Amino acid sequence: AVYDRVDLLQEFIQYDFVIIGGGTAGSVLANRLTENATVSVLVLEAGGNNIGAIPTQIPFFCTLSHPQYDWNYTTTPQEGLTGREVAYTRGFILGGSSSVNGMFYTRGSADDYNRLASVTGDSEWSWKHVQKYFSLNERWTFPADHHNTTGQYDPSIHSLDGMNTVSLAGFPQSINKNIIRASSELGGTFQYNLDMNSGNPLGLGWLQATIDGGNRSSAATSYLSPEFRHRPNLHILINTRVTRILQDDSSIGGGPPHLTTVEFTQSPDGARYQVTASKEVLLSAGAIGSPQILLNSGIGNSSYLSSLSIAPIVNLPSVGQNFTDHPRLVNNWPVNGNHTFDDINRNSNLSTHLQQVWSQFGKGPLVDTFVSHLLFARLNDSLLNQFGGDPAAGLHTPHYELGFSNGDISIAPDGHFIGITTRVVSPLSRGTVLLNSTDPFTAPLINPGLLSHEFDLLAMKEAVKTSVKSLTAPVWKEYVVGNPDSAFIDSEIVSKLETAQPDLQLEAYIRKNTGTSAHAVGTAAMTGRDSDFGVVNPDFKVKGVEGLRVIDASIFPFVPSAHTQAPVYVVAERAADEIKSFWENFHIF
Ligand SMILES: Cc1cc2nc3c(=O)[nH]c(=O)nc-3n(C[C@H](O)[C@H](O)[C@H](O)COP(=O)(O)OP(=O)(O)OC[C@H]3O[C@@H](n4cnc5c(N)ncnc54)[C@H](O)[C@@H]3O)c2cc1C
Repeated sequence: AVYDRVDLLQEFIQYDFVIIGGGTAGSVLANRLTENATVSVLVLEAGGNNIGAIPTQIPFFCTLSHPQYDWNYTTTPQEGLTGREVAYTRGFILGGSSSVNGMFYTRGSADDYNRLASVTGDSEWSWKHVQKYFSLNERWTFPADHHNTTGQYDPSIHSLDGMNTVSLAGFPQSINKNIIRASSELGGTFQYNLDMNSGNPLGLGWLQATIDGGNRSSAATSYLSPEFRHRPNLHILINTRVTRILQDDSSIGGGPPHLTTVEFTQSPDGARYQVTASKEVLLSAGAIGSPQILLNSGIGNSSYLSSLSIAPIVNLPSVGQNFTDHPRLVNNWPVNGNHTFDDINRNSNLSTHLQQVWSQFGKGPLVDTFVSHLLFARLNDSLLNQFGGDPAAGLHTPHYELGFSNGDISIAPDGHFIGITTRVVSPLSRGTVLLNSTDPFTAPLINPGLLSHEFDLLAMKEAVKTSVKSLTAPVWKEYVVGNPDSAFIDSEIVSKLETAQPDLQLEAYIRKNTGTSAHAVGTAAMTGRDSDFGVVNPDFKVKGVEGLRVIDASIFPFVPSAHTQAPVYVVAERAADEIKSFWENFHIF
């Protein structure tokens, strides 16, 4: 059951597992571990209940901000972005970021998983081996409008009986035909890819999304749906912030530290409570929350922790390092025509009407996210050679992505647009998550280091140039207004440059307008057992510690070349398997 007050938990209950964070990974773990009725689980979640959070259910409203379901973080000033601080959304609600994300369902390339297998020395991470976890997670279904989807995806690579619903778009956008036509007119980089989730994402194809008949399918709506959250062996305490994980007294002074006691509270000045897991603590607070909790608990770089007067328990300098994200830029071109979605978010009457259509009939433009097609592409070899090699996981792995939208998601006051969101998906920039204060209610210092590496700027430039090229296809001639190149002629930027240099203008435009994809990973990286870098071993156990695993987006040593929810689901499904087989040896499970 879901409780919102600690006093409602029965005091005598002992939990086998305590899960910190009821987000994407935490919800999977809560579900899988309580499949066995004799195993008890407590989930501690900082945010509130997803049930009744209507704006999160309506797919198109992922284009709006929802401060009540957000941690409302801001980055540190980003040097690569002209010193700007940018908003950094994280889900503050059951289901975590899967309850507020854009719902894109992209698995990444086969190379991404094969590289993870090679970095961790664990072949179970290979593309071939993780297929079973994609299947456990995915429940493919028909789109909201039940249109004929033949030729829009490859049924042979999808699962019909997993937990989390995935579908194609359920509302036809007016630009769809043109995008597919442009793909055949241009060929090459724009070549049609029937299904980008086959392990080879390169090319242009239809977006798949975690949407179920026009409703968001999140970790909370699937893995914590009412039938699961009412299991008697699963307790979920919401509105509850974990402050630290404590070392058990019995392990002080001998052997590896044992950390199975969790300290938590329901308000900044309120009482601090403790709960001890009789088996393990599973830390799933996400790529920002997990390193913050580890550092506050004394797990991190010992000298850094001592400088903050936190008693170090284990010296793990990689905690909070290696922060990796996909930089994202929203580009728009004015179009001849008004069949775009631009009016929805700026016209409240239209928005109200469409919400009624959505709730009564499950139809209309609100049933989808904002992108209809994606393109994944690589830089050419001569550009890669400038950087002494290829940062992508392999030859079928993209460096950048384009997402096509039938409107401007940044909500321009007027006009109609085609939008192309560009992202660098094999970045070389790295950042950090460090403490701003030892007060767990103070946001950490979030520095994704966006565009801090020259490679990422180069890849973003290529991505923007490819967007321009995509609009030079003959099919767009009457639709896109003016010269596609002109979208980047920003008079403020041009006036600062002494001479008109298109490349410098483009760089300035990129640095001025780029932000985050919110695909944070890497801050508690998984590496091989003997590696001198990393925070967790391939079995998710924190190095040098007993009783504690980290299971969420933090564990990726490299960011997959994909929107990160599907990879996180795979991580959590695999971790659940790993935990079950470990405890089977002790006749539990
Ligand atoms: C705005 C946005 C758009 C995105 N779009 C996409 C997309 O379209 N497709 C895609 O594949 N991916 C997308 N992502 C990324 C994807 O959603 C995340 O990578 C993934 O959900 C992360 O899962 P997680 O389990 O690591 O963390 P989360 O799902 O964020 O879960 C962490 C949970 O821990 C809780 N928590 C944190 N600290 C504490 C604490 N101290 N005490 C108690 N609880 C705590 C949080 O409230 C949260 O519920 C997006 C993310 C965001 C934020």
